Amino acid sequence: MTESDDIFTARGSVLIAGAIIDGSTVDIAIDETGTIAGIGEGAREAIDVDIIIDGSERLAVPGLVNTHTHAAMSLLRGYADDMLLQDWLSQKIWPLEAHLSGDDVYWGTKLACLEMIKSGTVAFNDMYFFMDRAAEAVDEMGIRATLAYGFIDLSIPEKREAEIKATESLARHIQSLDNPRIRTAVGPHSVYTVSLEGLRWCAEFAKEQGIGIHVHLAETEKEVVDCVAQTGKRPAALLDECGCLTPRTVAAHCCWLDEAECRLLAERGVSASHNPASNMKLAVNRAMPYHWLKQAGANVCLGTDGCSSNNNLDMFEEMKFAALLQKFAWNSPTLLPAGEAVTMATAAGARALGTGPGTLTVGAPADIVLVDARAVCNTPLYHADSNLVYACNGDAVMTVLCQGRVLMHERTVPGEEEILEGAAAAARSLVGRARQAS
Ligand SMILES: O=c1[nH]cnc2c1ncn2[C@@H]1O[C@H](CO)[C@@H](O)[C@H]1O
Ligand SMILES: [Zn+2]
Repeated sequence: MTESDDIFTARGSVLIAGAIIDGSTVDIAIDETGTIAGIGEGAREAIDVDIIIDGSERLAVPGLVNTHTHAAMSLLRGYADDMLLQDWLSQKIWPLEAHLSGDDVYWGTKLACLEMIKSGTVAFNDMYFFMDRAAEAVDEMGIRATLAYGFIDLSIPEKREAEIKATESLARHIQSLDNPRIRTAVGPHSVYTVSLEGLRWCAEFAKEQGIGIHVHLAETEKEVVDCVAQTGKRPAALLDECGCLTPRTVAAHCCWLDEAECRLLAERGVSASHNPASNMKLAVNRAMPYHWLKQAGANVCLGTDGCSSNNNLDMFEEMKFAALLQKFAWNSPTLLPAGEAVTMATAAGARALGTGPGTLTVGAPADIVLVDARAVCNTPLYHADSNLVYACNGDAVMTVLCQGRVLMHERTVPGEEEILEGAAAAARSLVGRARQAS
């Protein structure tokens, strides 16, 4: 057994020796339950050390939280680019997704988890199909996820019944797994794909089950204009009327919110997930009004969206896109400084998903990322937040722990080769099946 195998399979308490936090070199102690038991002075004494990880020349940061993904769309990376959102979905993505299988979702989610771990993400909020197979992948990979079945009824009653059954069955399945890292949420896709009855059912079910809601909101101007024309209400007001805006709701995009909607989201305790790369790529033509959301006191977190509108799951890049897009779009170089971008990707994301404080503090789950302080992107290192947001990408991540378990060490993730092969084969087979059918 090599040393790295030891680290991946060993169970027990962990000491990260001599990592850098806020410019100081400290030890981090993690107990057998995967909780941070001590940081700095006296940390070593807080546990009987089973496993030691050398943290020297490593910046310790909280694990990143990706609050809006369609993980298995990793199989569609580069399949259709440079298109208008509506055309992209209706002409390319949905026709291909019609041929998706559970195996595709399993391999696509494995690939996505691999990519997330390699770029320092420990938890994600996913909306897609065949989510029991996504859960299998997440379970094997050791990270956290909130999994929602993408509820799309297109106002067809029979379809609604099928979506209700799928949502209920996923909730039962996730419960039966009894894995504290994996949770479920209800996933009404958007106001333009789900009927009012569907939205109301989603809200009721979420309330009854005590689970979250994951929805796309105000992504395009067309969504807002159509919604007002059809219902007399803007999308956020419509979701609110149906009961979908709750403290456990994550609303993705939020580009075309007006000021009153920003206040509404804040009042309801909704988390707004900023997805800057996807928004720029699909040219939705307006950046999330971060300043209004912030002023209103809303929880603003960060997400990559799916791999075919990004085209990766690197939350370091996403932090930079967020900080740059906000400055550019709202003509303010002081908007969304580096420290806030890091908070969006960590504490705000953890709050959105309820996975802990998202900080490196005693009592928090040991979701810890060690970044190479000697990498080119960290030289020189005046302010860690600045380097992390503006200079680094996920390649600088060396070691990742989730709930105290080592998922990557010195850039090795167990099983990487098999995942790459399995995912590539699944992508080939999916596209092949779609071609044959057309
Ligand atoms: O940016 C987006 N806007 C709207 N829908 C999207 C976006 N990205 C992916 N999907 C679609 O949402 C469904 C997941 O349940 C999938 O059909 C996926 O292709
Ligand atoms: Zn999306």
